[in-house]
Amino acid sequence: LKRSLNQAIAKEKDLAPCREILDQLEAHDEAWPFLLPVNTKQFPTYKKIIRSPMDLSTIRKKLNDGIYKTRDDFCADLQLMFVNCVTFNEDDSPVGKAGHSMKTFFDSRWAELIAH
Ligand SMILES: Cn1cc(C(=O)NCCN2CCCC2)ccc1=O
Repeated sequence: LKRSLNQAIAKEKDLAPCREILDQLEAHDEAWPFLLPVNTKQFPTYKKIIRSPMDLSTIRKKLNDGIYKTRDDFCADLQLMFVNCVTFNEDDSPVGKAGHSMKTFFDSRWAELIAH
């Protein structure tokens, strides 16, 4: 489907808030568990338990490569990352706590950017 220039501009506008929120997530004090893919040598059971791994560096690459067509595609990968974290980690573990904190932060920023 050929996009008009206006549609291309609209698409760019739609994803601009995604870049902004991703910048803030990467800079967050509790981002350390999510900056890179989980090391499956360090956690050999991870690949068995988590079928679709996701992390902030992968989301950044997908955003840069134009993989996300809408902001909801972007949001779905963030939610996948948080669900993976809850699945693999105890709530009161360091990673589990960081995941809950990051999700709370993401959900509030997303509401601000999208809901205005
Ligand atoms: C999302 N997630 C992350 C981890 C984890 O430990 N990531 C940090 C690994 N180290 C941080 C500095 C060097 C490497 C474990 C389970 C999990 O679900």
